[in-house]
Amino acid sequence: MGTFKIEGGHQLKGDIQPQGAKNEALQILCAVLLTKEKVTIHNIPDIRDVNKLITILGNLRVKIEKLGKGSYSFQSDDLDLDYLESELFKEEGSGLRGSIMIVGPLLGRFGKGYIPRPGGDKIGRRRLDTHFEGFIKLGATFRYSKEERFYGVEAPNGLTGTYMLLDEASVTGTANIVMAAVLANGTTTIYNAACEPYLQQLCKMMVAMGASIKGIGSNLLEIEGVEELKGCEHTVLPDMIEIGSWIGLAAMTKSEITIKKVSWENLGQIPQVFRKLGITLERRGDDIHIPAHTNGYEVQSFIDGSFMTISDAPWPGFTPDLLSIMLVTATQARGEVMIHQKMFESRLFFVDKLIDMGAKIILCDPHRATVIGHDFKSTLKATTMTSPDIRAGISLLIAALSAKGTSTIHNIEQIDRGYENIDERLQRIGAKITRLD
Ligand SMILES: CC(=O)N[C@H]1[C@@H](OP(=O)(O)OP(=O)(O)OC[C@H]2O[C@@H](n3ccc(=O)[nH]c3=O)[C@H](O)[C@@H]2O)O[C@H](CO)[C@@H](O)[C@@H]1O
Ligand SMILES: C=C(OP(=O)(O)O)C(=O)O
Repeated sequence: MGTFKIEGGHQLKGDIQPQGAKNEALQILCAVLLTKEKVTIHNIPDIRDVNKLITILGNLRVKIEKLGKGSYSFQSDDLDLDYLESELFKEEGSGLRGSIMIVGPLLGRFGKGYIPRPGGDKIGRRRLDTHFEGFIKLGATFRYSKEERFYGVEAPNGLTGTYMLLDEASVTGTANIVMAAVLANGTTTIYNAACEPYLQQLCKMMVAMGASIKGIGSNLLEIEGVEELKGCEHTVLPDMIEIGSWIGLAAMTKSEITIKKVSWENLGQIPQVFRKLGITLERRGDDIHIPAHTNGYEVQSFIDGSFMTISDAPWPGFTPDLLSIMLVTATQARGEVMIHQKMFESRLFFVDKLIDMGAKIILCDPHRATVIGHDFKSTLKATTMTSPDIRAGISLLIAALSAKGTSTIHNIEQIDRGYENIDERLQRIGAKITRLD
C-alpha cells in the first residue's frame, strides 16, 4: 500500500496541464477492438486503470506500439480470443471498471464477449443490467455464472438493430451498446443514452472509422450498422474531473493557478457549479485562471434566497465524480451548502476523515451532507487517513494540502488510478508532497 506524506498550509503557484481524460481513454481503448486496421490515439493518460486496460489489450494480442508520450498505435488484426476464457483474464478483467467495455466491440465484431465482474470504485451498487439488457435487445444470448461472477454474451449469427429505451443513462453501458450496434445489421435507436463528452468523443471516433451515428451529444442515438470499420487517429480530451480537482485545490490553498488548455466547450456545468461556491474562474483563451482567493469565497444562494444545494445528474447535469471535491472545497467557504450525491450510496462516507480534521459537516444520510464552511477562520488539522476511492482520495489530498501540519494518506493506489504522476506535478507548483513506498 503506497503512502503520501503531505506538509500542508503552503500556497501553490503556477501552471498545470490536465492529463487526458481517464473515462474517455477507457472507452476509446476498447474501440480499437472494432477494426483490424491500425488506430492511433494521442493524449492517453499514464494512470493505473488505463495501463491495466492496455495490458488486457496486449493479452488479447492487440499489436501495441508506443509512439511517444501518451501516443500509441493499436492493431487488432490477429486477436487471441481464447484469453477471454483464461484464469489470467478473470484476474485482470476484474481489476477495473473500464474493462467491461471490451464486451460490446467483441460481441459486435466476433459474436461473443466475456467479462468477469469488473472492479472500480466501491462507491455503492454498480450494476451492469443496462449493458446486458442492451446486448440482449440486439439479439445476443446472455449467461452469468454466480459462482465465478463471470458474464458472457454470444450472437453467432450477428446482431440485429432495434429500438431500445435504456433503464438508466449508464455511461459505460451506453458506450458498450453503441460499440456493439455500429456493427449490427440495420438500425439501432438508443433512447435515454448517456451523452458525456466521453461518449461524444467515442461516437466521433467511430464515425471517423466509418460508422454511421446520428444524435451525438443527445440522449437519442441512431446508429446504422456497417459491415466493417477502418482505422483512424484520435486525441483524448483533457480530463474534466482533473480540471475540477485543480479548481478545488486552488481555492482551498488560496493559490493562483492556471489550468492550461482545458477545452472549455466540453466542461458543461463544471465552471458554473464552482462559481456557486463563490470561486472566481477567469477564462483566458482555452485556459482557466484561478486568482488567489485571499479573502476566501462565499457560497451563493438561489434567486429565492433558499439554501444552496449541489447535486449530481446524468450529463449535461453535474458529474457525480466532482461532488467529493465540491464537498471538501466547501469546508472553507463562507456559508453553508448541501451536497447531494444522488447516484452512488457510499461515496460520502469519507467525510468522517474530514470531520476528524476539524471540518464542520453533518452527514444527513448516505446521500446528503451539509457543510458549514470555516471561511478560513479555522484551518483543517493534519491527520493520517486512508483513501477509500479515487475521488475521496483526491479530496483528502486537497484537504491535507490546505491543512496545518503534516498529513499521511495511505492506499494512494486509488489516487494513482486516475491522476497521472500527481506528486511530481503538484511539486512543480510548490506542493510539499512525498511518495513513500
Ligand atoms: C469508467 C467510467 O467511465 N466510470 C464512470 C461511469 O461509471 P459507470 O458507467 O459504471 O456508471 P453508470 O453511468 O452506469 O451509473 C453510475 C451509478 O449511477 C446510477 N445512475 C446512473 C444513471 C442514471 O440516470 N441514474 C442513476 O442513478 C446508477 O444506478 C449507478 O449506480 O459513470 C459514472 C457516472 O457518471 C462515473 O461516476 C464513473 O466515473
Ligand atoms: C468512479 C470512478 O471511476 P470508476 O468508474 O473507474 O470506478 C471515477 O472516475 O470517479
